[in-house]
Amino acid sequence: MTALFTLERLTKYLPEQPEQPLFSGITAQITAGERITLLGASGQGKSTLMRIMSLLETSDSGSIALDGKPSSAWQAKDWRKQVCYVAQQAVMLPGSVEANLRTVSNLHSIPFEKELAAQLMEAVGLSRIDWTRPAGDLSGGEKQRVALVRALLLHPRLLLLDEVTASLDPGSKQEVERLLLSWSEREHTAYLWVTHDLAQAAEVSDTVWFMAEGRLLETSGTADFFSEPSTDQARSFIHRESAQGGVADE
Ligand SMILES: Nc1ncnc2c1ncn2[C@@H]1O[C@H](COP(=O)(O)OP(=O)(O)OP(=O)(O)O)[C@@H](O)[C@H]1O
Repeated sequence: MTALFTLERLTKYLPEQPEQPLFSGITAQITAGERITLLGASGQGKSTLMRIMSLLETSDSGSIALDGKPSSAWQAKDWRKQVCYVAQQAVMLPGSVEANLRTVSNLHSIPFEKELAAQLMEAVGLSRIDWTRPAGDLSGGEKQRVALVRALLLHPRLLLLDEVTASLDPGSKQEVERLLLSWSEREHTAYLWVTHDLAQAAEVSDTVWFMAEGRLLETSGTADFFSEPSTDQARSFIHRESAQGGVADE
Protein backbone atom coordinates (compact mmCIF):
# COMPACT_ATOMS: atom_id res chain seq x y z
CA MET A 1 0.00 0.00 0.00
CA THR A 2 1.31 3.46 -0.86
CA ALA A 3 2.17 5.44 2.22
CA LEU A 4 0.07 8.45 3.08
CA PHE A 5 2.92 10.06 4.99
CA THR A 6 6.64 9.29 5.10
CA LEU A 7 9.40 10.45 7.39
CA GLU A 8 12.92 9.96 6.08
CA ARG A 9 15.97 10.22 8.37
CA LEU A 10 14.59 13.21 10.30
CA THR A 11 17.03 14.88 12.66
CA LYS A 12 16.43 17.81 14.97
CA TYR A 13 18.92 19.77 17.06
CA LEU A 14 17.93 22.28 19.69
CA PRO A 15 19.74 25.63 19.90
CA GLU A 16 20.92 24.85 23.46
CA GLN A 17 22.28 21.43 22.53
CA PRO A 18 24.28 21.85 19.32
CA GLU A 19 26.46 18.84 20.19
CA GLN A 20 23.64 16.31 20.52
CA PRO A 21 20.45 15.97 18.49
CA LEU A 22 17.08 15.90 20.25
CA PHE A 23 16.37 13.02 17.88
CA SER A 24 17.97 11.66 14.76
CA GLY A 25 17.40 9.31 11.86
CA ILE A 26 13.66 8.99 12.28
CA THR A 27 12.33 6.99 9.35
CA ALA A 28 8.76 5.70 9.29
CA GLN A 29 5.59 5.52 7.26
CA ILE A 30 1.92 6.06 7.97
CA THR A 31 -0.72 4.48 5.77
CA ALA A 32 -4.25 5.80 5.25
CA GLY A 33 -6.46 5.06 8.22
CA GLU A 34 -3.60 3.77 10.38
CA ARG A 35 -4.04 4.34 14.12
CA ILE A 36 -0.74 4.90 15.87
CA THR A 37 0.20 5.97 19.37
CA LEU A 38 3.54 7.68 19.90
CA LEU A 39 5.01 6.70 23.25
CA GLY A 40 8.14 7.76 25.07
CA ALA A 41 9.35 9.50 28.18
CA SER A 42 8.97 13.25 28.57
CA GLY A 43 11.42 15.35 26.64
CA GLN A 44 12.08 12.82 23.84
CA GLY A 45 10.82 15.30 21.26
CA LYS A 46 7.40 13.82 20.51
CA SER A 47 5.70 17.23 20.29
CA THR A 48 8.60 18.60 18.30
CA LEU A 49 8.28 15.73 15.83
CA MET A 50 4.57 16.43 15.39
CA ARG A 51 5.24 20.15 14.96
CA ILE A 52 7.71 19.30 12.20
CA MET A 53 5.15 16.97 10.61
CA SER A 54 2.62 19.81 10.54
CA LEU A 55 5.16 22.29 9.15
CA LEU A 56 5.16 24.45 12.27
CA GLU A 57 8.86 23.76 12.72
CA THR A 58 11.63 22.57 10.46
CA SER A 59 13.96 19.62 10.88
CA ASP A 60 17.72 20.04 10.56
CA SER A 61 18.01 17.20 8.10
CA GLY A 62 15.84 14.56 6.53
CA SER A 63 12.51 14.98 4.83
CA ILE A 64 8.80 14.37 5.12
CA ALA A 65 6.37 13.69 2.31
CA LEU A 66 2.63 13.47 1.85
CA ASP A 67 1.36 11.20 -0.93
CA GLY A 68 4.99 10.78 -1.94
CA LYS A 69 5.40 14.52 -2.58
CA PRO A 70 8.01 16.22 -0.36
CA SER A 71 6.89 19.00 1.97
CA SER A 72 9.02 21.49 0.04
CA ALA A 73 6.73 21.01 -2.96
CA TRP A 74 3.58 21.82 -0.99
CA GLN A 75 1.96 25.10 0.02
CA ALA A 76 1.86 25.00 3.84
CA LYS A 77 -1.88 25.75 3.81
CA ASP A 78 -2.67 22.80 1.52
CA TRP A 79 -0.48 20.51 3.62
CA ARG A 80 -2.18 21.59 6.86
CA LYS A 81 -5.60 20.98 5.37
CA GLN A 82 -4.66 17.31 5.19
CA VAL A 83 -2.32 16.99 8.16
CA CYS A 84 -3.87 18.60 11.21
CA TYR A 85 -2.06 19.11 14.51
CA VAL A 86 -4.11 19.31 17.70
CA ALA A 87 -1.85 20.80 20.35
CA GLN A 88 -1.72 19.79 23.98
CA GLN A 89 -2.52 23.35 25.07
CA ALA A 90 -5.55 24.14 22.95
CA VAL A 91 -5.37 27.58 21.38
CA MET A 92 -8.72 29.35 21.04
CA LEU A 93 -8.95 32.20 18.58
CA PRO A 94 -10.58 35.44 19.76
CA GLY A 95 -14.37 35.29 19.50
CA SER A 96 -17.15 32.86 20.29
CA VAL A 97 -17.19 29.08 20.38
CA GLU A 98 -19.05 29.15 17.05
CA ALA A 99 -16.46 31.47 15.51
CA ASN A 100 -13.80 28.95 16.54
CA LEU A 101 -15.76 26.08 15.05
CA ARG A 102 -16.14 28.06 11.83
CA THR A 103 -12.41 28.80 11.62
CA VAL A 104 -11.43 25.98 9.33
CA SER A 105 -14.27 26.58 6.90
CA ASN A 106 -13.34 30.27 6.69
CA LEU A 107 -9.64 29.52 6.37
CA HIS A 108 -10.00 26.89 3.70
CA SER A 109 -13.12 28.21 1.97
CA ILE A 110 -15.14 25.08 2.63
CA PRO A 111 -18.78 25.01 3.78
CA PHE A 112 -19.41 25.07 7.53
CA GLU A 113 -21.10 21.78 8.48
CA LYS A 114 -23.19 23.05 11.34
CA GLU A 115 -25.07 19.80 11.90
CA LEU A 116 -21.86 17.79 11.98
CA ALA A 117 -20.32 20.35 14.36
CA ALA A 118 -23.30 19.90 16.70
CA GLN A 119 -23.03 16.09 16.50
CA LEU A 120 -19.31 16.21 17.26
CA MET A 121 -19.80 18.63 20.15
CA GLU A 122 -22.37 16.22 21.57
CA ALA A 123 -20.05 13.24 21.04
CA VAL A 124 -17.34 14.91 23.12
CA GLY A 125 -19.80 15.84 25.88
CA LEU A 126 -20.17 19.52 25.00
CA SER A 127 -23.80 19.58 23.86
CA ARG A 128 -24.73 22.06 26.59
CA ILE A 129 -22.11 24.64 25.71
CA ASP A 130 -23.57 27.94 24.50
CA TRP A 131 -21.92 28.60 21.13
CA THR A 132 -22.17 32.36 21.64
CA ARG A 133 -19.88 32.21 24.69
CA PRO A 134 -16.39 33.66 24.30
CA ALA A 135 -14.16 30.64 23.61
CA GLY A 136 -11.46 32.12 25.83
CA ASP A 137 -13.71 31.65 28.88
CA LEU A 138 -13.96 27.87 28.47
CA SER A 139 -12.14 25.53 30.84
CA GLY A 140 -8.94 23.82 29.68
CA GLY A 141 -10.76 20.53 29.03
CA GLU A 142 -13.54 22.29 27.11
CA LYS A 143 -11.03 24.17 24.97
CA GLN A 144 -9.23 20.93 24.23
CA ARG A 145 -12.45 19.32 22.99
CA VAL A 146 -13.50 22.36 20.93
CA ALA A 147 -10.03 22.31 19.33
CA LEU A 148 -10.51 18.64 18.49
CA VAL A 149 -13.97 19.22 16.96
CA ARG A 150 -12.52 22.15 14.99
CA ALA A 151 -9.83 19.84 13.62
CA LEU A 152 -12.29 17.10 12.66
CA LEU A 153 -14.43 19.61 10.74
CA LEU A 154 -11.47 19.93 8.41
CA HIS A 155 -11.72 16.21 7.53
CA PRO A 156 -7.94 15.84 7.58
CA ARG A 157 -6.33 12.65 6.31
CA LEU A 158 -3.85 12.59 9.18
CA LEU A 159 -4.51 13.87 12.69
CA LEU A 160 -1.56 14.62 14.94
CA LEU A 161 -2.96 14.42 18.46
CA ASP A 162 -0.79 15.74 21.27
CA GLU A 163 -2.07 14.42 24.60
CA VAL A 164 -5.54 15.59 23.63
CA THR A 165 -7.24 13.99 26.61
CA ALA A 166 -4.72 15.14 29.20
CA SER A 167 -7.09 17.64 30.89
CA LEU A 168 -10.19 15.48 30.75
CA ASP A 169 -12.05 13.56 33.43
CA PRO A 170 -12.27 9.77 32.81
CA GLY A 171 -15.79 9.94 31.32
CA SER A 172 -14.95 12.71 28.84
CA LYS A 173 -11.70 10.95 28.00
CA GLN A 174 -13.63 7.83 27.05
CA GLU A 175 -16.04 9.84 24.93
CA VAL A 176 -13.12 11.33 23.00
CA GLU A 177 -11.50 7.91 22.55
CA ARG A 178 -14.75 6.47 21.22
CA LEU A 179 -15.26 9.39 18.87
CA LEU A 180 -11.76 9.18 17.43
CA LEU A 181 -11.98 5.44 16.91
CA SER A 182 -15.32 5.66 15.13
CA TRP A 183 -14.23 8.74 13.16
CA SER A 184 -11.08 7.03 11.88
CA GLU A 185 -13.14 3.97 10.96
CA ARG A 186 -15.74 6.00 9.11
CA GLU A 187 -13.53 8.61 7.47
CA HIS A 188 -10.45 6.43 7.03
CA THR A 189 -8.48 9.11 8.86
CA ALA A 190 -5.04 8.13 10.13
CA TYR A 191 -3.83 9.42 13.45
CA LEU A 192 -0.60 9.68 15.37
CA TRP A 193 -1.55 10.16 19.01
CA VAL A 194 0.92 11.08 21.74
CA THR A 195 -0.18 9.71 25.08
CA HIS A 196 1.40 8.81 28.41
CA ASP A 197 -1.55 6.57 29.20
CA LEU A 198 -0.64 3.01 28.23
CA ALA A 199 -4.20 1.74 28.73
CA GLN A 200 -5.33 4.38 26.29
CA ALA A 201 -2.62 3.38 23.81
CA ALA A 202 -3.80 -0.24 23.98
CA GLU A 203 -7.36 0.91 23.39
CA VAL A 204 -6.95 3.37 20.54
CA SER A 205 -4.01 2.19 18.43
CA ASP A 206 -3.08 -0.70 16.19
CA THR A 207 0.54 0.41 16.00
CA VAL A 208 2.93 1.88 18.56
CA TRP A 209 5.89 4.10 17.80
CA PHE A 210 8.30 4.20 20.71
CA MET A 211 10.90 6.94 21.09
CA ALA A 212 13.88 6.71 23.41
CA GLU A 213 17.50 7.83 23.40
CA GLY A 214 16.80 10.26 20.59
CA ARG A 215 15.62 7.59 18.18
CA LEU A 216 12.46 5.90 17.04
CA LEU A 217 13.36 2.58 18.61
CA GLU A 218 10.27 0.55 17.79
CA THR A 219 7.38 0.61 15.37
CA SER A 220 5.32 -2.44 16.29
CA GLY A 221 1.81 -3.76 16.40
CA THR A 222 0.27 -2.53 19.66
CA ALA A 223 -0.39 -6.01 21.11
CA ASP A 224 3.17 -7.11 20.28
CA PHE A 225 4.65 -3.95 21.73
CA PHE A 226 3.02 -4.55 25.08
CA SER A 227 3.46 -8.33 25.21
CA GLU A 228 6.91 -8.66 23.62
CA PRO A 229 8.72 -5.35 23.28
CA SER A 230 11.90 -5.84 21.24
CA THR A 231 14.13 -3.47 23.16
CA ASP A 232 15.22 -3.23 26.80
CA GLN A 233 14.34 0.45 26.69
CA ALA A 234 10.71 -0.33 25.80
CA ARG A 235 10.55 -3.07 28.44
CA SER A 236 11.69 -0.73 31.19
CA PHE A 237 9.48 2.10 29.88
CA ILE A 238 6.39 -0.14 30.04
CA HIS A 239 7.40 -1.39 33.47
CA ARG A 240 7.97 2.13 34.78
CA GLU A 241 4.79 3.63 33.32
CA SER A 242 2.69 0.66 34.44
CA ALA A 243 3.99 1.07 37.98
CA GLN A 244 2.79 4.68 37.83
CA GLY A 245 -0.72 3.64 36.90
CA GLY A 246 -0.86 3.71 33.11
CA VAL A 247 -1.37 -0.04 32.81
CA ALA A 248 -2.20 -1.45 29.40
CA ASP A 249 -5.13 -3.80 29.89
CA GLU A 250 -4.35 -6.20 27.05
N1 LIG B 1 11.72 25.59 20.21
C1 LIG B 1 12.44 25.04 21.17
N2 LIG B 1 13.53 25.66 21.65
C2 LIG B 1 14.24 25.11 22.63
N3 LIG B 1 13.97 23.93 23.21
C3 LIG B 1 12.89 23.28 22.79
C4 LIG B 1 12.06 23.78 21.75
N4 LIG B 1 11.07 22.90 21.53
C5 LIG B 1 11.28 21.88 22.39
N5 LIG B 1 12.36 22.11 23.14
C6 LIG B 1 12.93 21.18 24.14
O1 LIG B 1 13.04 19.93 23.48
C7 LIG B 1 12.79 18.87 24.38
C8 LIG B 1 11.71 18.00 23.80
O2 LIG B 1 10.47 18.70 23.85
P1 LIG B 1 9.10 18.05 23.37
O3 LIG B 1 8.01 18.87 23.93
O4 LIG B 1 9.14 17.88 21.89
O5 LIG B 1 9.17 16.61 24.05
P2 LIG B 1 8.02 15.59 24.37
O6 LIG B 1 8.58 14.25 24.12
O7 LIG B 1 6.79 15.95 23.60
O8 LIG B 1 7.76 15.80 25.91
P3 LIG B 1 6.42 15.61 26.80
O9 LIG B 1 6.09 14.15 26.76
O10 LIG B 1 6.86 16.06 28.16
O11 LIG B 1 5.34 16.50 26.22
C9 LIG B 1 12.45 19.52 25.71
O12 LIG B 1 13.62 19.52 26.49
C10 LIG B 1 12.04 20.93 25.34
O13 LIG B 1 12.30 21.83 26.37
